[in-house]
Amino acid sequence: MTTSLTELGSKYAGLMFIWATIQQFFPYALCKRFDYLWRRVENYFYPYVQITIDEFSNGKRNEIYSHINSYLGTKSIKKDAKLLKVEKSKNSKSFAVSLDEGEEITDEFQGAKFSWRNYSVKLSDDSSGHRSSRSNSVPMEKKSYKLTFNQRDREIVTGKYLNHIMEEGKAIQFQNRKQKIYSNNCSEDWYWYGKGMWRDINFEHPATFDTLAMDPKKKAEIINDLIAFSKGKDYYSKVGKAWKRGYLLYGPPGTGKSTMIAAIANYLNYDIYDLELTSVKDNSGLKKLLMETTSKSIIVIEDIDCSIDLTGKRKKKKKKENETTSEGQEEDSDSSTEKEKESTENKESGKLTLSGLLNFIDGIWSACGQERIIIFTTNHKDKLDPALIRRGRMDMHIEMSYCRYEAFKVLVKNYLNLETHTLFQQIQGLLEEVDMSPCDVAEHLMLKNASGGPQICLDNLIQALKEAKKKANKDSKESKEKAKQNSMKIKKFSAKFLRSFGNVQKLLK
Ligand SMILES: Nc1ncnc2c1ncn2[C@@H]1O[C@H](COP(=O)(O)OP(=O)(O)OP(=O)(O)O)[C@@H](O)[C@H]1O
Ligand SMILES: [Mg+2]
Repeated sequence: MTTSLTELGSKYAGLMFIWATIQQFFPYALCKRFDYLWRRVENYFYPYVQITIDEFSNGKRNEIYSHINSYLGTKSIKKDAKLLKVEKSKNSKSFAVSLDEGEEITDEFQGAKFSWRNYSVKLSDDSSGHRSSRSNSVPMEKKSYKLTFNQRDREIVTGKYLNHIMEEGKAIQFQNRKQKIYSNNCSEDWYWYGKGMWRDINFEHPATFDTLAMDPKKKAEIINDLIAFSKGKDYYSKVGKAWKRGYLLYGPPGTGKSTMIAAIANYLNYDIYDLELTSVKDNSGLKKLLMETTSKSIIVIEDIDCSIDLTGKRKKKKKKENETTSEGQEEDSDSSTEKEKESTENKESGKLTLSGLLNFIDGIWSACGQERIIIFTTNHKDKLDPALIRRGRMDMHIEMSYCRYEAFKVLVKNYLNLETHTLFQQIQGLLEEVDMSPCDVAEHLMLKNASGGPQICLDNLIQALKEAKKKANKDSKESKEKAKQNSMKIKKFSAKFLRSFGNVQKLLK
């Protein structure tokens, strides 16, 4: 049915051309009448409509063409199309299959049937509206898709079907693309050469949730949260919230905060924007950076407590506010000068302020581009301004802690492919008593030379844990001793003070 449909269409176009030529020899009224009758006969015998989608439109690449290409490519594998093409571009991680020239496939959507055919017309150099980037020896061609469908399905096509193809095609292209990691920490010339504010390279970190060592319950909770977020488009629009989510990862060094970010990016297939706050000049620079990020991405600010002095400014401001209230109305007259001072202070001290960052996270502008995750990492959660990490900004606070037995089991499976061993019980006991980061545990589990086996690695780890335990005991003894000495000193000092106070009282009497 399908082949005949498109071929019939071409024959019909030829017939119409002949009719248009003949028409010139007949009176106008007669032609019009005949036209009307002809349309009715035509609709009865050939009720089909054809839409052509060219690869280029007005000299520009036609966005929908590439989406159709991806959509039909995946359809063609499942269906019985025989003439296929395979391409691989620099930015895609897998091969892209598409229909070869002249091949036709059918598709169904909401009960309507569609037929797609791929066309390609060779063009001479001068007849082409656009120049191909290929070499001169390769002839340029005009590629297009022809969609044929029954005219009763017109509304489905324009209302839903083409949108459906756009969405599906986009999703396929997104899955096939290579992940990127972007950095704003680039030289001035980079920006001036018109390359935007972000510089990117391919992101190829191997971390996954399977290789991440942490409490399995916590891990499952995070994965469920990510799934709910990535599927939450309708939910977010229903509750009137911008489609974004913030995670605060905190914990001592080497506990897997950066590894967790890589695992999240790999799990969701998102790009990463690694935002270096120290390279941002002011609040408007921050806004510009935000505007240049894409959807389905993670914006990361590592070591937020060290990036810039965001906490200090807020505290200063609070202090000033307190002073203002205590000193009463007198201060009102001075408040404008205080504000002026503050704004000049901000100007002088880098101009990136806490309120700028708060707006970046969930101001009105933060809703530009959808499906975005913001992650902060820190070693010192308590140093952060509460406003920065309140729920809604950082929705989930995830503690990355020292390595305990559950996390150890993941590491030992990754590094030594071991699930059980006689030494595990001893290690479990030590890990409950000693604080060692997963990074340090992993280092001991690495096979450093060919002759060393798992046994040696586990022995080394036990040795290291025992030493750490000894050191921790010694440290706690020392600190207890220090505390004892300090309290003795305080006691002595207060006794001395009381004695001299007593003497002064006696003298006064
Ligand atoms: N929870 C973990 N699971 C698996 N590997 C881990 C984990 N924690 C640390 N590692 C290993 O230790 C190395 C350092 O970890 P990572 O950089 O993620 O720590 P971090 O918490 O970001 O440290 P910092 O606070 O210093 O930035 C990683 O390369 C990884 O191999
Ligand atoms: Mg880190």
